[in-house]
Amino acid sequence: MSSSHMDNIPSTPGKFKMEKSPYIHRFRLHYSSLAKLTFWSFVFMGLILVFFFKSPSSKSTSSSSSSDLSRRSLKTTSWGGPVWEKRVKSSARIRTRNGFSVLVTGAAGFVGTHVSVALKRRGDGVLGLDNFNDYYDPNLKRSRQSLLERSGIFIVEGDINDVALLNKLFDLNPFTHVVHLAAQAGVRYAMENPSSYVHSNIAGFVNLLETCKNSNPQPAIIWASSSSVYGLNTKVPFSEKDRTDQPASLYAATKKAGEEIAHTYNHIYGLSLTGLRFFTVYGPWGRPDMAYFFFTKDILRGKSIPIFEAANHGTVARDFTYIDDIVKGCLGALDTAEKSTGSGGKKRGPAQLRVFNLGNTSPVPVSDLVSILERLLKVKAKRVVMKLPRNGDVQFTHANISFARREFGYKPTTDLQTGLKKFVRWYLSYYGSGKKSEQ
Ligand SMILES: O=C(O)[C@H]1O[C@H](OP(=O)(O)OP(=O)(O)OC[C@H]2O[C@@H](n3ccc(=O)[nH]c3=O)[C@H](O)[C@@H]2O)[C@H](O)[C@@H](O)[C@@H]1O
Repeated sequence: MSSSHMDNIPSTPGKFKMEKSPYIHRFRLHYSSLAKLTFWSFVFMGLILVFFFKSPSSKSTSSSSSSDLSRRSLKTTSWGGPVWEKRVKSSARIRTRNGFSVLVTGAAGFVGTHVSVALKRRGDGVLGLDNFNDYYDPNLKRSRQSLLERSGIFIVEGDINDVALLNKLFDLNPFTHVVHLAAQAGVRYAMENPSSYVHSNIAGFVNLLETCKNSNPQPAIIWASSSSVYGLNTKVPFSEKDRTDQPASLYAATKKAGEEIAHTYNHIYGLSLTGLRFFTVYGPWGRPDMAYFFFTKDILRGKSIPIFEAANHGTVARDFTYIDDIVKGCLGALDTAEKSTGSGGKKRGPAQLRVFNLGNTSPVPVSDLVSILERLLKVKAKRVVMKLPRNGDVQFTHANISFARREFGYKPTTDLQTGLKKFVRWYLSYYGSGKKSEQ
């Protein structure tokens, strides 16, 4: 195994950091007999390892390099077999007349869980797909999985880069829609593990689109873009017509790339594609890497919390959007999505291509978010005001939602105070008041 081969692997999902083979350096040791003995021992061990990974009993994912990566990084469990296939089909089966059969990627994620439950509740068939990576506490993802299982939703464990797995899922079930929410999220983490963003948000998205364009029928795809594509724009509120060519983070750049990639697949293959620019989504079962979530945890533990402010004491604000409003937006987008026009890789006519803002239309300063949390938790926060770091954050976001309102009646109804109250209630029931540890 050469180092260039390792370098060729596209990316690293989650917190996984690819380690260079320990053998590489040892090859360069002096040619003493001891070194030669060591060399041949490693060759032998290497052969055993190769045999192990190629053997059918260790089959978990496809043989592509990116899925090898997933196997190493995520210990993906095996898929396939009659029982597994039965679960896949049963979960995806439509239960009402005119219902949909929907593949939800990132189903164990925050938005994915809520959207999956909502679809299932109204009678759509829902199959989840998630790689359960450890970007944040996988136990929380497992709890969400249990929640979905109780609603009769099966989550296939696997990565969107696993071509064989995706093909298998589409062979087993003719999905009418894909809600694609699997992604490497978080704006600041992109500086720590940039390749995970390329792996999930670009390579993974392309893989998914390849499978969708080849399938017959082609599904309509609704997928998560981000408010971060507006980057350093200063004109507010942000409209879909505004420029999106000055991203402030690699995360934003990969989401913007996704929008361009969507254009290409729509243009060449007739895939119906709808991108949703989510604005700082929060609520019960949320993501522990987000500020409102870890602020809550740290306030309860008496730890200080860093509150960012812009130059000259400028306010940093977000158009925080409650999860139930986002779910309504996702379903509205799904219900108004037109069918893809191609089949089996061939375009038959022009197809729908859309991008919508899904925000709350009322930005709140981060310091006000903290005041609301203090009142709800009845604990005073230890605030440490810090300069907005230059690691991907933008100063403010503010959505113009008139396009989504016009197209499918999107109308957010939950203000930050009300939404955080529901979050805090969930947080306390899930974690207790700070004693039960969470990662
Ligand atoms: O709208 C979006 O598209 C994005 O929303 C969030 O990104 P962000 O708005 O940065 O959310 P948080 O990381 O929770 O930060 C919220 C606010 O708190 C501030 N903050 C964050 C962290 C911190 O230690 N202190 C602090 O004041 C940030 O500057 C920001 O204004 C999500 O994390 C992204 O995945 C998502 O794509």
